[in-house]
Amino acid sequence: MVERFDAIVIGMGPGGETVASRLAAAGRRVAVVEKELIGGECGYYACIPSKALLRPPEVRSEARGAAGTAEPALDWEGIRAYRDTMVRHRDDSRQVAGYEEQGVTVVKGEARLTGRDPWRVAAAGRELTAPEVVLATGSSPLVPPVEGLDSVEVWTNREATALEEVPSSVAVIGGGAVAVEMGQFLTRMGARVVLLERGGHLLGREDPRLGAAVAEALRADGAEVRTGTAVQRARRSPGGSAVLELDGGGEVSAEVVLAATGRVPNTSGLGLEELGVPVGRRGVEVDDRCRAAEGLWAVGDATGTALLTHVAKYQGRVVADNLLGRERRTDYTGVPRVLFTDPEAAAVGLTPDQAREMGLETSYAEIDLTAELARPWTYSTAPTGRLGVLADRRHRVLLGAWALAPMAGEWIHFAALAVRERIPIDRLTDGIAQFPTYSEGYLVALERLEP
Ligand SMILES: Cc1cc2nc3c(=O)[nH]c(=O)nc-3n(C[C@H](O)[C@H](O)[C@H](O)COP(=O)(O)OP(=O)(O)OC[C@H]3O[C@@H](n4cnc5c(N)ncnc54)[C@H](O)[C@@H]3O)c2cc1C
Ligand SMILES: NC(=O)c1ccc[n+]([C@@H]2O[C@H](COP(=O)([O-])OP(=O)(O)OC[C@H]3O[C@@H](n4cnc5c(N)ncnc54)[C@H](O)[C@@H]3O)[C@@H](O)[C@H]2O)c1
Repeated sequence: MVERFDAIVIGMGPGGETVASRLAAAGRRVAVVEKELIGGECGYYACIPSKALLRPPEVRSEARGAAGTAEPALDWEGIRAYRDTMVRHRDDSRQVAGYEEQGVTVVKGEARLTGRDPWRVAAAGRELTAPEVVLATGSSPLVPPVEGLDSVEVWTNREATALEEVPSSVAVIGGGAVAVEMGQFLTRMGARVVLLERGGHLLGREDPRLGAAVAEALRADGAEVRTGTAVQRARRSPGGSAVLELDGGGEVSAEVVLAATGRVPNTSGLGLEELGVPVGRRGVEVDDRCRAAEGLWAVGDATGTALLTHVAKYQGRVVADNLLGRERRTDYTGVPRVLFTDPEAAAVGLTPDQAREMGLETSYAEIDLTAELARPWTYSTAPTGRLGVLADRRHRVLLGAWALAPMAGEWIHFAALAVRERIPIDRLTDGIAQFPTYSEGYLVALERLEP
């Protein structure tokens, strides 16, 4: 029997959930198909557990800088138990029940497209059909093709965020978001950590100055950071630990290797190619309404746009609006990017190199927040913090900004709004920031820009 719906959502991470809940609230007949857990990678093996794990060591470090406070002790069992609570002990039965109460049909199984006009989906022995299908299948970790890596213990984000014990030593391959966040967590929990990034600096897509500042923060915690370092081969030592042979000589040995080298979109096995749906290297190819084909939509990591939960949710809102008759197009200007390290690393908009490639004439200013503001000193006895701003010199608008400072993930939103809305710099410098806050730094930095 073929079951008919208005829409079928495949994959129930943050992207799929956003679409499904909006369509259900608008009274559409919706079926969702999820092969693992409702909440997706983000809820169980990515954003949520990593942020829950990073917070206790951050509190300890903040207490060290707060005059007259005792240093809190870290209790691994307590931290691990809270992480498990935050990932709902990997039990999504309440989420399933919640959607069913809203009238959504929840199918647990791996979905495959079996026909089009209208779309047909097979999952868990059932056959579903709908005029609209939304692909929200996310991404999977990419383990680099290093010879011998299969002979040693390799973790991806899954094992790293679900860890039961902290290993004595970890060699992290990569120097991007996962490497930096999990590298800091593991270091602060007592592991000997080395980050091996093949590019010239950490956080390759960001301003190299932010990458350098993050490397300095990690080194201050005790991690070893090596850039321009590629792993050539891996082998298992007689004692069982992993030995990584590096390009240009040298070796690193560790109990565990963490592969933090990017992601691949979950598009294979969906039957897309067979049905003539274009899939690129980055993922499902979509237009500016997130449409991949007539009646077929895609959101989140599966599109390879920017692998961030807030982008998946934004695309989900765009698709839901289009499906509900409100035409809406995506605009990715000013998407904030935040690493929940201590201090937080936040960025938005263009880097100077990207602006130069676009032929823009720019002006850049950078300030040491501790030299300019009161807030870092009321916050900590040993404060740190930098803010960089990049402006379009001709149009006098902000193009980008980065910061490494406490709570930068919150106050980067000032710059995110300015970049997205092209607010003139003269309007921004006429603003009144609360004293004493980190946000005051924008006034100082923007006034330093060359006219
Ligand atoms: C360690 C780590 C930390 C991160 N931290 C952050 C953060 O702090 N902030 C942030 O913005 N981003 C963060 N990210 C990125 C974020 O996790 C992703 O961008 C986000 O999960 C993408 O959401 P999504 O809905 O596209 O896919 P996912 O969350 O990956 O969900 C996709 C779902 O589809 C299901 N699925 C796949 N194929 C099928 C199929 N054929 N049939 C049925 N179901 C299927 C999967 O089981 C999964 O549940 C982090 C990533 C990692 C690895
Ligand atoms: N706080 C957050 O928002 C957050 C946190 C974690 C992850 N994420 C998202 O998850 C995605 C995946 O994160 P990620 O860290 O796996 O990928 P990434 O793309 O951020 O970084 C991968 C890094 O690995 C390096 N690399 C690749 N192959 C290598 C090799 N063989 N040897 C050495 N270095 C190598 C790359 O140069 C790059 O710097 C990111 O794109 C990010 O958007 C977001």
